[in-house]
Amino acid sequence: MSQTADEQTKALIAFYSRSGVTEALANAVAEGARAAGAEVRLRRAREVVPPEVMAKAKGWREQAEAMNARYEAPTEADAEWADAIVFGTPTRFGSVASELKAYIDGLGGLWAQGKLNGKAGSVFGTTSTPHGGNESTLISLYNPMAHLGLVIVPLGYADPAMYKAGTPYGASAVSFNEAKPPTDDDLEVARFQGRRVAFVARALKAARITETKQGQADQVGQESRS
Ligand SMILES: Cc1cc2nc3c(=O)[nH]c(=O)nc-3n(C[C@H](O)[C@H](O)[C@H](O)COP(=O)(O)O)c2cc1C
Repeated sequence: MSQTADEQTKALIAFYSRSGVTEALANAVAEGARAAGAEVRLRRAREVVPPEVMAKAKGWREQAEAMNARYEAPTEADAEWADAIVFGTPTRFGSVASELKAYIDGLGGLWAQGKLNGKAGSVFGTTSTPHGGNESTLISLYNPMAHLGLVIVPLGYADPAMYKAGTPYGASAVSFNEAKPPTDDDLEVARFQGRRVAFVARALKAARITETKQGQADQVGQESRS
């Protein structure tokens, strides 16, 4: 479907990744969103711990620097710009990584102004082990998404890819403690997530544009009658 520049769906994919597994899913979500006609901003949340803490984990600093060269940090302006906001996180003890949570917590100003109300929201994540908390991590992010006023877009079993991988709550991958990349089936689910969230965001945006135009039409009607 052709869209004017003004009407083109805009998707922000804000993720954290330390060893590249969540990054790979983020790129597949982006691919799906672009295939559905969306303009995409891929952003990596930055570290929140001091360099001496990063130095304790082998390769952390080097990998962070490499990824930071590829992706800008997500900003408040990115969230305001987007019609769809998709969060991606590796599991941290069954919940969201503090680096991504710090970005989300920084959206309080937009929340206070109601600026994120009605945008589409979705989430994907990775764990080290198959039952290490993928689903609990994804669902834990539904809480802040609800507070922000996002219209949460789950995956259900709305695509054949869902019968092979992923979760109904969002795309997932298991890295088996060695940064094993997502499987082709994991990536297919992530691409589906990108397409689906772009589709929902476009529908929500079209409804808002129609509503606004209708409001303007009503106003003009009232003015001409008065
Ligand atoms: C502090 C910390 C806590 C973690 N907690 C869990 C966990 O609860 N369950 C799990 O399966 N993996 C856990 N992991 C592993 C990562 O979530 C997993 O390796 C992830 O796939 C890495 O993604 P990335 O390559 O995008 O950084 C933890 C890792 C760290 C550093």
